[in-house]
This record gives sequence, C-alpha cells and structure tokens, in this order.
Amino acid sequence: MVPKAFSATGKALLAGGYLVLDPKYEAFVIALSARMYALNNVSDSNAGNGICSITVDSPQFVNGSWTYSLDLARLRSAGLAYAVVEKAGKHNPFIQSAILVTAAYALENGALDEYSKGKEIHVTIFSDPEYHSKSDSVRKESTNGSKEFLFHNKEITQVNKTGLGSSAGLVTSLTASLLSALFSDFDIVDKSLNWKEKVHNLAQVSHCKAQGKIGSGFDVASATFGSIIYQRFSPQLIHNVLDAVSDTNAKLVDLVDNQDWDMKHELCSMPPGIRLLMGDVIGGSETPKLVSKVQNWLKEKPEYSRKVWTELNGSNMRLVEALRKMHKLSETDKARYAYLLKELTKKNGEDIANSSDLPELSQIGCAIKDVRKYLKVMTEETGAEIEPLEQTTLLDAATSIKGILGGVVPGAGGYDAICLLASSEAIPQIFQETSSNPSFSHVRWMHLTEQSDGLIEESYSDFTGLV
Ligand SMILES: Nc1ncnc2c1ncn2[C@@H]1O[C@H](COP(=O)(O)OP(=O)(O)O)[C@@H](O)[C@H]1O
Ligand SMILES: C[C@@](O)(CCOP(=O)(O)OP(=O)(O)O)CC(=O)O
Repeated sequence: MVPKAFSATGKALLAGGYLVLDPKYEAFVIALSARMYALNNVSDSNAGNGICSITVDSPQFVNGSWTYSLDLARLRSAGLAYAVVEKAGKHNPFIQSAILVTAAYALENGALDEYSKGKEIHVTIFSDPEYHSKSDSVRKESTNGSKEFLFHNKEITQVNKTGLGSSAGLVTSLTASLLSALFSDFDIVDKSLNWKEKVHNLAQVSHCKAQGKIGSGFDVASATFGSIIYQRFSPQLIHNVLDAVSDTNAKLVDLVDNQDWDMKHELCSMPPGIRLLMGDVIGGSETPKLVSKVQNWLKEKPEYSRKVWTELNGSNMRLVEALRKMHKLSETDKARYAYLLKELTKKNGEDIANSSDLPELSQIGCAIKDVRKYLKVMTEETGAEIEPLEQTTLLDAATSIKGILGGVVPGAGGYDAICLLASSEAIPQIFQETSSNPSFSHVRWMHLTEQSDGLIEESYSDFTGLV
C-alpha cells in the first residue's frame, strides 16, 4: 500500500450558535487553515490470527502514542458495544472511538480480513500551531519547509486549546486515513464514490461516541466539507446516530451508506477581499454550561425565546445573504466591487452601517449589528455569558477601526475569542493600530485564512523529516 496523508480543517461558527442544535435553523461555519493531518502506513505485525493492531502516534505531545489490538471475533459479535482497550491502558477517547467505528464499518464490509493475518496499520497525527497555546514548545519543520509544527513538552490533555475544534479535525482526518488504508477504492476526489460523505457520517458517529453525547455536528461537517451553510440532520437520524454507538455493525453500515442524512452542507465562502480575522482572547469559558443555561431558558420561556430566535435567525440569514450578494457583485461588476473594497479600507464598521451610498456593505454591517443585538438579549435572558460586557466593549472597539465591518463572538460565545470581518487590504493597518491600543492588549490575532475545502489529500513528501 502506498502511504497517504489527509488533512481536515478547524472552524469558526460565525452565525447560528445554539440555533444550529435545532434542525429548523441554518448556521454559517467557516473552515480555517489550522489543519489536523493523519498520515497512514501499513507494516507487518506479529499480532496473532484474528487480531488487528492499529497504532496512532501524535509525536507533538509527550506520551502521544496509542496502540489498540482489536479482537475481530468480539468486534463482530458485540459491534460497537465492544470495549477496545489500549495496550498500556492509556485514554484518548477520540482516537479510540474513531478506530472502533471505522474498524466495525470495515469488518462488516470484509475489508479487515487481510489485517487479521499479520498486518498493522500505523497512523501519525500532526496538528497546525494555531490549535494549541504556544508556551513551552519547540518548532520543527519538514525537510522541504512546507510544514511546520509545535512540539510540546506536555501531554495532549495538559496543553491549552484555542477552540478551533481539534477533536473534530482529528476524528475526520483519522477516519479518512484509516479508510484509505483499508479500502483500495478509497478516493475523496471522485464524487461519484461518495467517500467524503462516508468519512463524514462515520466521523459524526465516532465524535458523538467519544463525547458521550451528540452536539450539532457543525464542527465535523465543516472539518469534512469546508466553509458551509450547515443544517443538522433530522431528529430521527439523531436517534439513529445515538443508537449506532451501541448497535450492530450491520446497522452502522446501513446508517453510513444507505440512510438519507437529510442535512445541509452548502458551500459558502467570504467575498474576495474580505477576510475573517480571529482574535484569541486570553481567558476562557466552558461551552457545556452555556448550552444548558440556554436550554433552561427555552423551557422556561418557550414563546418569548422562540420570538428571539426567529429574530436572531433572520439576522443570521441576512448576514449570509448580504455576503452572498457581495460575492456575486465581485463577479458581475468588478469596478463597483473594487470601489466598495476601497471605501471599506477608509471607513469603520459603525460608519459603514450608516452609509446609504454603500448599501452592499451597510447590509453586512447592519446584519452583524442585529446578530449581536439578539445574542445580547440571550445573554441577559439566560444568564449565560454569550456576549459578556468585556466582549461587547472589545467588539465595539473593533467596529470603530477603519477596515473592520464588524464582529461577533463565535460559536457558543464566552470570553475566549472574537471573530471579525475585515478588508484584507486593511489587515496590516489593523494589526498596527490594535498593537498600540490598550483595548486589544489581551487579544492575539491568529494567523489563519479561510478554507473552501475541509478534508483533502496532502502530499506525503511534505512531511519528510517529521515522520
Ligand atoms: N493532536 C492530537 N493528538 C492526539 N489527540 C488529540 C489531538 N488533538 C486533539 N486530540 C484529542 O481531542 C481532545 C480535545 O478535544 P475537545 O476537548 O473536544 O477539544 P476541541 O474543542 O479542540 O475539539 C484531546 O484531549 C485529545 O483526546
Ligand atoms: C453552542 C453550539 O451551538 C456551538 C458551540 O460552538 P463552539 O465553537 O463554541 O464549540 P466548541 O468547539 O464545542 O467549544 C453547540 C453545538 O452546535 O454543538
């Protein structure tokens, strides 16, 4: 087998936090250039007959190696309820469930037979620097200089995360890497073979199994499909995914291959010349607590909360529509588009929202203002710190800088990040201005660009010197 490398993207949920948990609403998720890589290799093994051995190495972290020996007879009889054990008793729930779910799928499809007769799959994981805090780490680059990673002197669970969705990227790239080692026809470019959908479906089941619950799945969808308008799968399917976690292998295959997931993942990207600027804010808050506060509010005030959500959803959709219109204009009227981009570098978000002579831009600015207005209502109503005062002050300060259209708290909100829409041309001037502005002293701009594709195949030779 020729070794292969796959990568999946990190994410920022620009619009649709919380609402996306309900299949009624759509969300806009941007795939980011922080990628998680999974390189595969197959070697001879001394494992006994009927045992399939899979090792995953994550060399950027101390103790980053996990080996699982799968007893195929037990996996066949118990399905996903089979408890696969790591050789040294080490835990990595995301790696473990991606291996179990993918192996169960392969076993049912007859793709594991060869591996029970003395072959071992080896996967090496790498993650781009922006996923984790940089403290106490050493940089190393590949021989050709095209890849550069941070090597930490701590275990993966001890390194601070930046909130880009490392587990979704890991599960998605690892699933692709394992499938590619197991199925000779694995191909994510030839759409007719549906492999990307299969990776997505398996990764959703694995992620859900590892977390012990099901989120909206927007992170796995974006890690696979890229920057998208996402609408989660139907409530019935949510139950099927939950069942699959402890079901037979045949049901897993049926769920992955035959059922209609009835979800939306429509490609949607930023208009050219407008960039998403992510700021990592020193601090942090836990998403699960915020989610449960919002759920309590939905129960306590069903009618009022629906009204707020209808308004918030309307604002989210106006933002998506305004960005789409700009995209279209960039193709149909290049002169007007260039003029708008020039104006954006000269004006701040507050002025733009009030500029009747720049309706294309002011629609974006006004939609962002409205999104924030309703997120603020949710913050006050639920007591969850979705857009807390500190973030309001920061976002207002950002909106008064030339070149910035506006910004929001991404995903579930909280204190940990801000997401701005800015003119690409104005970025150097924005960096300069914010570096001397005390309002931004605790903001670290992340070096990220938007990605249209999520899961892609990488060139294996780009990792020479690192594997
Ligand atoms: N590079 C990696 N190597 C090994 N495991 C990883 C890596 N990145 C993430 N993980 C797994 O994912 C977990 C983090 O997942 P989670 O807490 O959901 O954070 P996130 O919000 O970044 O997805 C880690 O504890 C580890 O189990
Ligand atoms: C509340 C949510 O709708 C969005 C959370 O988005 P974040 O990007 O904040 O999430 P984490 O990566 O889990 O920290 C929950 C969901 O959609 O699952």
